[in-house]
Amino acid sequence: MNMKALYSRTHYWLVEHPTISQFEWKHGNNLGSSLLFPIVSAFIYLSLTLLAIRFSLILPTLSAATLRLITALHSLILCLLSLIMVVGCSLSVVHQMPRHDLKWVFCFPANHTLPRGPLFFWAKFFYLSKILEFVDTLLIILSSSRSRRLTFLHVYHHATVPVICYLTFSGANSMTHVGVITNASVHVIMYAYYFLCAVGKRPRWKRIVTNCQIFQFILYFVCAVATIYYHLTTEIGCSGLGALYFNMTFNTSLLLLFLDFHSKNYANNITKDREKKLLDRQK
Ligand SMILES: CC(C)(COP(=O)(O)OP(=O)(O)OC[C@H]1O[C@@H](n2cnc3c(N)ncnc32)[C@H](O)[C@@H]1OP(=O)(O)O)[C@@H](O)C(=O)NCCC(=O)NCCSC(=O)CC(=O)O
Repeated sequence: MNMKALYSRTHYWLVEHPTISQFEWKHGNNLGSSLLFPIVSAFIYLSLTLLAIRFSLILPTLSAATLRLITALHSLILCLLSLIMVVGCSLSVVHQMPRHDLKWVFCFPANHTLPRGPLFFWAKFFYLSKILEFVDTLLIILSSSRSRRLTFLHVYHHATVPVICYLTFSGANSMTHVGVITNASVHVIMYAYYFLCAVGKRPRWKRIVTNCQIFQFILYFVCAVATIYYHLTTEIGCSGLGALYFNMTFNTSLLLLFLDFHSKNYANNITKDREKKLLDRQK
């Protein structure tokens, strides 16, 4: 198959297919389309996490090999799904962007934008994939490194992201695609890292993964400034500004937690020694 045929086939399956191109975020009509869904999901997630920590002894015990296999499979699936989301959402942006209107990339016209079409299909897909990411927490709880890895950062991130996604995407926020493409790109790298760890090939580029995560928050702020600028300087303004301010606050909290993670994990020699020992053990 030549490149052109590959492109048009990919474009059909990720943009033009009727399920994708005719997608519409109807409130309360399809899975996850009401605020109750992410709120109940977060509540169930937090309750089960607390119960699993409290009663970890009665959880099924899996052999280390089985746990590694499940962890590797789960990470591989999320890595591939993230890649599909990056490609699908990027192609959708190009497809939906009005001609000669680069401003649209940062500013969907307020009151004229409905959450529908391929871009919002991928936003919805991304949002639902956050529920699948809850499995990460279960895998951490079942692992031997639970005490180190079950952190406030992890649980806070996993519990709140579906709510943030719902609030941002359902209101046709102008930064929807920026959030989906940057976060899904980072997750391709992050789940590839996790996959390699699970199959016993711990990469040496852990710090790069954290740096990419930090970079995504900074990039989001830069793009948000462009959206706010267009909102203030155009007559119609941009769609979903309320959710944008909310998201910026949430991203600030994550940025601070990740900077803290970075300083604790990479700035001292104790951690470097631990990493080296783990790498040496796998050789
Ligand atoms: C490099 C990081 C991605 C992860 O750092 P950590 O120190 O937590 O990770 P680590 O080096 O110990 O990871 C290796 C261990 O994870 C296991 N592992 C593999 N796949 C996994 C999965 N899908 N879920 C949970 N654990 C998994 C491996 O088997 C291995 O276990 P063992 O060591 O036992 O062999 C970091 O940048 C980071 O994100 N830290 C915050 C912690 C976190 O929970 N991040 C993800 C959610 S936040 C997020 O996702 C932000 C974003 O959106 O970008």
